[in-house]
Amino acid sequence: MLRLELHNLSVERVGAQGMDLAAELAANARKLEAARDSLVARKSNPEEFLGWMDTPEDTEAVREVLRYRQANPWVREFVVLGIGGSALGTQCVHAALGQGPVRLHIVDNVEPEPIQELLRSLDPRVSLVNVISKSGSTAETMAAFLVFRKWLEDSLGEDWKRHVVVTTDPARGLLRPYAQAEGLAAFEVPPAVGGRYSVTCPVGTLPLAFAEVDLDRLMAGARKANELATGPIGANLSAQTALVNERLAKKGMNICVFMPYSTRLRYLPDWFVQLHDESLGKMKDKQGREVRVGTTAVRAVGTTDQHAQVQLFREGPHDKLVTMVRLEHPTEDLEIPAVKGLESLDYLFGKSFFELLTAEAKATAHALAKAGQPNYTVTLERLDAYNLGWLLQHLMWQTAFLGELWNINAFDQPGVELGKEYTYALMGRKGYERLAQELKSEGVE
Ligand SMILES: O=P(O)(O)OC[C@H]1O[C@H](O)[C@H](O)[C@@H](O)[C@@H]1O
Repeated sequence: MLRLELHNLSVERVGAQGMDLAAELAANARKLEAARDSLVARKSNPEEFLGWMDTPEDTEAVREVLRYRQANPWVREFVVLGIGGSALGTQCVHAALGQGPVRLHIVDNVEPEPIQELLRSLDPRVSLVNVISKSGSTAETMAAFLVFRKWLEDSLGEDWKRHVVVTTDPARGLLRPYAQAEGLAAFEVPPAVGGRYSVTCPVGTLPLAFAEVDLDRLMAGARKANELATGPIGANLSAQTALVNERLAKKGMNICVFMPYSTRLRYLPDWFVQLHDESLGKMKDKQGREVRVGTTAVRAVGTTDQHAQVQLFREGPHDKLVTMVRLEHPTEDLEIPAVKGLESLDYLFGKSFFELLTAEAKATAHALAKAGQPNYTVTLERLDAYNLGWLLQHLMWQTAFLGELWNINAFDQPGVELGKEYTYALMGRKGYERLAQELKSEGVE
């Protein structure tokens, strides 16, 4: 058992059959320091895709986003066209902290019915469409853009241009030159920032500015994570949780359950799944040798999934590490009233929902530990922009540390490319004729 308090973001308890973190930390301190120093040293090389360490420091980029938000008070409907890293961070923070009159819509699939339904529900005169693509070429996002652009032009004429804002790489892809040619407002995804690490650049900050999220606090929290992750290992939460994940993967815990005890954080696991799985599921190490590493992140939300997945987590195979996220204080609480005639529920009378939520999280963590199922809890003082910014950036660091420990590149995704190329071939894209033939000969058309 261990309990490790680190100000308001802490790791608690790695359960029964887990590990002795203090001993492992002592034994692995040099390795973790080397990983940290290597990451920091490589930061200035854009080829390394470590620009996400710097985005929380870029206060001018935040000011630019806020100026744009202020200059467009007419917006009532904000539509994000983006997928993967271009949508999940926004979705997560928006669900946790979004407020105000502007409604946010995210189009991250190409299923026609929901898109038709959204288009029918929107008034183009008060809609702003933010097409977000780092590469500037993702088929799903581009298809949605073609539809929304026409929808805007059909009802607004030349004024459609005022209703589109582009977020893309400063040089790559077709969106940047298109935005320039049409005179569209455009924001930059810094070249050294990959999609799943982009929530603190305009990919996330622009939509979140319209959702009235406190960007300055979000960035301050992310900077706090930077400070800890670049500091001594004894207070380096990200290095420590990475080590827990690495050690337990070695013991066969190949599934990494990510379980916040919060409905407001319900999309955090979705964001984490992409970050973790795309970064760390790799066939080759940095030297090009076949390794096949990675653990599979699984989404869960407490308490809801106590009644769906915890049975398996406790009694199924011991192939999991469960990470819980818990809040120390509610933003607003709700008292449970006493009701005459229901005295058998008196253990609830006068208690609060937050007390019950906390008790359930602690009870589940302990029940898992008792069954030999390793788990640890990251606690946040409360759910606000500062702590969420801190948590997101911490998880990016954790991923980067794990990449170092596994000696793999945590910033590319070569395994996703082939599926994209097959799609191009099946859709008849120019230049993909031979691939289409090959697919046909393999029975795919
Ligand atoms: O932002 P984009 O370039 O459109 O990319 C959107 C997403 O699609 C790709 O397939 C990658 O696997 C993801 O890492 C990326 O976040």
